[in-house]
Amino acid sequence: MSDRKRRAAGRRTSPVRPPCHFRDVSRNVWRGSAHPRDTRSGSGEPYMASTKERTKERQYPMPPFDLPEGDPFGPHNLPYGVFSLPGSTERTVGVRLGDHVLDAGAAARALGSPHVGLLASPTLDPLLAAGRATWSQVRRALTEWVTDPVHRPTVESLFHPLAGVTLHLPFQVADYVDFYSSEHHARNAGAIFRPDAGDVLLPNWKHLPIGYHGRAGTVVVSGTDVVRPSGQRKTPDDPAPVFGPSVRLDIEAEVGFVVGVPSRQGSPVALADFREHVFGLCLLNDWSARDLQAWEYVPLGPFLAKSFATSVSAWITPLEALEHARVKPPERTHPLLPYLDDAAAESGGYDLRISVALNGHTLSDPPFSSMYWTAAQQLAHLTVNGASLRTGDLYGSGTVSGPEPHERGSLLELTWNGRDPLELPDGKRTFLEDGDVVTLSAWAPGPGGARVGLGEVSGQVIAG
Ligand SMILES: O=C(O)/C=C/C(=O)CC(=O)CC(=O)O
Ligand SMILES: [Ca+2]
Ligand SMILES: [Mg+2]
Repeated sequence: MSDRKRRAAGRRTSPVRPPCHFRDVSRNVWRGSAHPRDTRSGSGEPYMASTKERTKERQYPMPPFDLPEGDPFGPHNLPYGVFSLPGSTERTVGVRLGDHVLDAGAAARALGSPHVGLLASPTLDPLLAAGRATWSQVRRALTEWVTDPVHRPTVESLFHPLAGVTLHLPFQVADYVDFYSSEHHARNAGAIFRPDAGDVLLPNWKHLPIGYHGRAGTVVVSGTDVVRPSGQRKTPDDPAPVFGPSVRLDIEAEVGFVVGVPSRQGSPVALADFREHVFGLCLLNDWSARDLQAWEYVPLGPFLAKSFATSVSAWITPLEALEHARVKPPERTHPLLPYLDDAAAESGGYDLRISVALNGHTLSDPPFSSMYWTAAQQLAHLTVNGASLRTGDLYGSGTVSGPEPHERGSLLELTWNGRDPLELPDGKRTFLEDGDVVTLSAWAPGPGGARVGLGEVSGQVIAG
């Protein structure tokens, strides 16, 4: 039944919900076995469920509608991904609710939604390109589909347990850029790589968000194995470079921002337009071979040390789900040029709490709120020369490290370049070993004290 017909039918039957069927917002569960506006008889007469349907209804409460209180993937979140079912190669857009995924395209079709073209798609690309107003409409529609009991009989069978589906890279990555925007990380990296320099922070650092262009084609979805890269390395004491597998393979805990709406070449994107272009964010692990990096990256920056794999989470959280997580960035210690000056403009700071785990042991909890340069400033800088944006552009925040030792987002910092090994239950550890599994996870403050789960990005290192 279409939205229009359903509304008309709903009006014919009962415009007022009797109190026995209500949404208990505090517990985020539906009460009552069927909604009064259930008009499946089509005649206006009371609807009589068949035995089969009654059996189905007796299964209430059942996931995913009846989520436990405070579920970080409740209807306040609704991140987007792309999934396929077992035995099928067909990919389609899904929306996460609890530990289930809603086939959003099938739901749109079943409910006669005008958004079916955006959601019945093998990638998020059409939705990303659709722009802010449509993003809001689709989110409002999805919220209604998963919270209004009148839709329950239609959409319930379109949920699949997450454990049974395959999650894919949800959008085609266009260009990929990585920044270097945590002051704590930059100071630590400076102290490690340039111990004899006067100021560990390079002179440009407080004036522009430093970045480098990465390799879009090697961005992989969470769960993809990461092959240990080989390359050249040379320590200052080595007489000549040697070639072989990296012996200092590392992680970088980051947040990735996903561009939806393109921009015209020659037209910079202002700070205030951040929200018009950026759809949402994901978690990102910028795998880094520190030994290859140290030898190759002067003076042009990282090249092969970071281009072999970049992992992203399967779920893209729309910025609209993160309204309660918006924060002001740290105090600016240097005057900023007008295009970066966020004193009065969009700041783009977010309070995201990240966790870094190695083989199940938590190593650190980097706080994203401590990032000096924000996503809005990064986008303004990325385009200030007139470089255009494309749908699917991805940019990494840079390694997230807080001021405390337990808030560092890389093994480089956590072990001080291998000098101070970590004591883990399975032994001492400096850099990554074959077989290691690294998992970044995160959450953000949401409405009414709820958390917004940002999912996880995980990858296992395998021998090259
Ligand atoms: O300061 C350096 O010499 C090196 C820094 C990094 O490797 C960090 C990097 O790639 C960018 C980031 O993720 O912050
Ligand atoms: Ca990085
Ligand atoms: Mg590229």
